[in-house]
Amino acid sequence: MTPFSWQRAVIKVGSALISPNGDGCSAEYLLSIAKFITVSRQQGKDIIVVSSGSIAAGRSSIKTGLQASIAEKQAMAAIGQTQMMANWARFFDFPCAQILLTLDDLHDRRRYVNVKNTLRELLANNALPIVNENDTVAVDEIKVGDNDNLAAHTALVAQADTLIICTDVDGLFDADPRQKPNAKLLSNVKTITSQIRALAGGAGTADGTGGMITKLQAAQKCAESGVQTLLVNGKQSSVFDLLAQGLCPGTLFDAAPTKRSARHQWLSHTVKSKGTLTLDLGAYMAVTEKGASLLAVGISAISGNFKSNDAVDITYQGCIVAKGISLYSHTELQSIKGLNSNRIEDVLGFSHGEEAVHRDDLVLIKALIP
Ligand SMILES: Nc1ncnc2c1ncn2[C@@H]1O[C@H](COP(=O)(O)OP(=O)(O)O)[C@@H](O)[C@H]1O
Ligand SMILES: N[C@@H](CCC(=O)OP(=O)(O)O)C(=O)O
Repeated sequence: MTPFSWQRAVIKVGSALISPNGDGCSAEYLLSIAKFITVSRQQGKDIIVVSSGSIAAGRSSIKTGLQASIAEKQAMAAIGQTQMMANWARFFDFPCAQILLTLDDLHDRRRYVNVKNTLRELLANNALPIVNENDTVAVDEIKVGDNDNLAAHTALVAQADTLIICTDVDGLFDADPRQKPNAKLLSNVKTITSQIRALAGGAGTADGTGGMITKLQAAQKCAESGVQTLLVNGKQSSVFDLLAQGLCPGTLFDAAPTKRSARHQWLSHTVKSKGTLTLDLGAYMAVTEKGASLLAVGISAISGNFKSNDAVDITYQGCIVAKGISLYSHTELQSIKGLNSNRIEDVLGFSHGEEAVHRDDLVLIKALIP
């Protein structure tokens, strides 16, 4: 079993767990998932649910022929969504918040920022966000299409460090275990290569969308952004006891070990800023538009009490636009702000480098928003 640690996770629960019979909502598998959610929150962790199951939950309320039309499925989703939410809510003594998204909401910058802010507010107020695709309005052009990819988008917008996908098999096998009972479980996938992708087959149940393929797509999206993905069997209650102990009994897909994403994550979410550098217009453009390092010449004001190599917020017109590691202390920067880099040694008697904040040590805050 692979150990893992996390602070903010998105947990994706597929239709097979919400509606094991393909019709109506069931509590059978949700009890242990709900217990895991409650325990994790008590440990001070943040958790967001992405729940499928609205179509299956509303199925019996809509009359159809052999094959349900799109409109009929959308009507099922409209009825089933409230049932699915109610099914979750009965496990918790804190509020559950419904968030229905389409791809459009994630592509549009203003809406994306609104989703991000709403999720942050909900978590800050101890609510449990429960996300699903807005199936009643989603047509092909604006659909994410499956909740595995929706969960990956949610993990990124919520700045989670972990995505947990709960499904009806133990993890990724070297072949579809429904077709090949001797297939072997892969407990840790370091990189999602074409060989790994070739292992994935389609959905296991009629309500499942995408099967293993969409789970690997989701894991890859997350890995590239420094988010680890766990694929586990949500039908086994022991799985959630192990997850609560920091052990992954299924498949753990590592986050990509690129320097950039690890540093990006750390700079963005972990390290605390000790001060603030205020930019002039030229520096703002250079840093945000041209991917340049921040030079002392473009710094118009400094606040805080920081040493060389401390993290600082980088602001323009009152907004934090970036975060970075300052090569100079606040007193040194006071002496060299507004000066060309070739004057640094003259003024200070030494130089830590031409840049005040090197590009490699700088993360744009707006770069998190597409
Ligand atoms: N290599 C594989 N390893 C594990 N499961 C696989 C693999 N290829 C295909 N599958 C199928 O993927 C199914 C899970 O996907 P899906 O039915 O979409 O579930 P969910 O509703 O949880 O999203 C499994 O039941 C299994 O039959
Ligand atoms: N949005 C749909 C679920 C789509 C989906 O991806 O389902 P699943 O493969 O079971 O996670 C619903 O609520 O029925």
